[in-house]
Amino acid sequence: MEDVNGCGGNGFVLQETFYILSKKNTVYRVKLSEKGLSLAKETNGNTKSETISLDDIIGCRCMRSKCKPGPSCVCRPSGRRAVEEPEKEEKLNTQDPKDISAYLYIYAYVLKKYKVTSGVKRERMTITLRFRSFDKFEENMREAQKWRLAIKCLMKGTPIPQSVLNSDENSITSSPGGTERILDERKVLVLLNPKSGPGRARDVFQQKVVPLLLEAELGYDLHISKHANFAREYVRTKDIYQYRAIITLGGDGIIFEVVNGLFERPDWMSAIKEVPIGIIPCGSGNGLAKSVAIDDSYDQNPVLFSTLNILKGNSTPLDLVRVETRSKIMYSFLSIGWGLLSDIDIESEKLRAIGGQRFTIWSLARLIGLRTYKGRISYLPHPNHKSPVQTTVSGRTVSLTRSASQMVDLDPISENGVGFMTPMHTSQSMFSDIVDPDSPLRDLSLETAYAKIAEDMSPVEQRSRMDSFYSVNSRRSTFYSIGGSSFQSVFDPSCDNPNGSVNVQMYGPPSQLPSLTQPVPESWKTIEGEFVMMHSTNVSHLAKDCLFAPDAKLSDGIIWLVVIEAGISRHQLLQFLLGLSHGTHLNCPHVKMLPVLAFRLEPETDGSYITVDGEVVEYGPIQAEVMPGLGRIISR
Ligand SMILES: Nc1ncnc2c1ncn2[C@@H]1O[C@H](COP(=O)(O)OP(=O)(O)OP(=O)(O)O)[C@@H](O)[C@H]1O
Repeated sequence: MEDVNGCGGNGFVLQETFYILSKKNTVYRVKLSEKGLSLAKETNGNTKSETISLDDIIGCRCMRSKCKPGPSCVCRPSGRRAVEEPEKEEKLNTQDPKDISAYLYIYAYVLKKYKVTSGVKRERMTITLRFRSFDKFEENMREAQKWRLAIKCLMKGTPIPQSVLNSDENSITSSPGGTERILDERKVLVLLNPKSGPGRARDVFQQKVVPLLLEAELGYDLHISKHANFAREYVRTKDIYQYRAIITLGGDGIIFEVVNGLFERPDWMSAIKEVPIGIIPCGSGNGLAKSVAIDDSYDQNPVLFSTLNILKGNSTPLDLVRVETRSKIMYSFLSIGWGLLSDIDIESEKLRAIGGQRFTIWSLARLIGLRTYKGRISYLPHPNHKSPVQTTVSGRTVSLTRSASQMVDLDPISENGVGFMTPMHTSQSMFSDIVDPDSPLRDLSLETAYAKIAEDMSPVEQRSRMDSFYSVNSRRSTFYSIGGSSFQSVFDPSCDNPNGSVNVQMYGPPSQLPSLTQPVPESWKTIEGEFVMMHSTNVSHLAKDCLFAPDAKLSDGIIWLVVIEAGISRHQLLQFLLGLSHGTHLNCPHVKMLPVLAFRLEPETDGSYITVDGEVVEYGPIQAEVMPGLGRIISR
């Protein structure tokens, strides 16, 4: 097998011996391999080993010690002060000339199991390696940089250049910006809605997200949304290719803006393919964020969970739904609704001040004053899926004109290779705690011994070789800025269109359906009559506590359409509403779940709302068709 990562025959890339000054009889043999960082602790002939998985490591940084009053800081075993300020020292240009050590900080978020609760959570861990084997700072720094770059290459799965592993003076670790040339150092674009949810997105970003971005050395440009459609305009008009991803901090509304802004670009196809969307949930619903991370651990700490996903940077295809109304085309990632649920969502807006309880109160109000609406719902069933609950539809069925599978084959996006690029990743990890100032950190600090020239050392190793050390890290170091990051909340005239993209052209793949003015194909099924509601989704969760389509996957090519016709009792409807949080609503009588490829709604009576991803759209006929795997979303 080809040795792509420079592991050689012995299975590891780098190895070094480290010491803890306070424990004279303890030696650490540290090895870096494709699996991670292995630490073998040898004390009085006993060896204990542990490995920190590469999957758990989010980044590493090199720093130099700061000048301090009093005696030299070289022998500071706890290392807390010695390591918490080195970068600050670099900035102030007050490096300690007596300390020629280079420090490498490795940041990991490791899964911990708890016996009592039998739960698991992520704990932050910092390993500090102090390199002081050489008698010049530059040489020690080159050694630290070699480890840093090797770790980063392994994390990204890219080959480690041989020049990195050769610790000679001309190696890439010695040249300014050399390491950055190897790694993809593109920043992320952060679009933050300060008005989403309880209005804490700014604090969440500064306090919970920025520290992790710094640890991972992931630069960012932050833009704070000034008004509705700011993010949409920004994405439509700016150079987004300089970013590795667009990160939204807000709810589903700002994601809707970003998705539709991308489709307003003439180069929409490459924009969508090359710049995935990442979500850090700060809204009130956060349906897509929950759907991306469907495991219980997400609920313990959604921001940490989502941020770690973004740092890993894996993206996966996401189904989008092309929606057509009489006057507009838009792309939906979440839901299309009419009747009860849309009415509750929109009408309860006036109670927003009371928080999430507005839904409960308005649901009760709507149960008492139950309304039904006349209309027609036509749909093209998915060829490979039957309704998980009740599929009997009291509509007319006529002969096929084009099969569902033909429709998928004809999808121009699939032909162009935009969709289905990677398998879906789902996280099995459990997280619980973010960088909490009061939480105990399980850190490890080691350092090398003084010069000790062994006979069997190579000429390079024999150069004034001392050893290196691990030391405790301080959280404070994570709050220093990354070079190149910028924060922009200033007024941007090019994004000053509060009305959004009123006259902007919408691009995107052509529809495979007849236009709204033409009849639906005869292959479709139709239900006609009085309805309590119709609501569709293409992901599992409409909101963090609403498991609407339990079987939905991010790119299953299915629109999950739920229809409730008139005739359902108030008691059954109450069961339906109560069951939404756990997905048991589908067991209620009169509730039909239809897996479809496309549908059309033609309302005949007024009084309700039609919503797309929670936003009200014009009332009237609307049709939707799934675009399998058209979007890309960051997931684990
Ligand atoms: N500066 C702003 N002032 C007011 N509204 C804004 C601003 N920036 C964006 N918006 C609008 O706020 C709306 C709601 O935002 P968002 O979805 O992020 O939060 P939310 O409604 O609380 O969350 P969710 O959609 O998950 O329920 C969006 O439609 C967006 O267009």
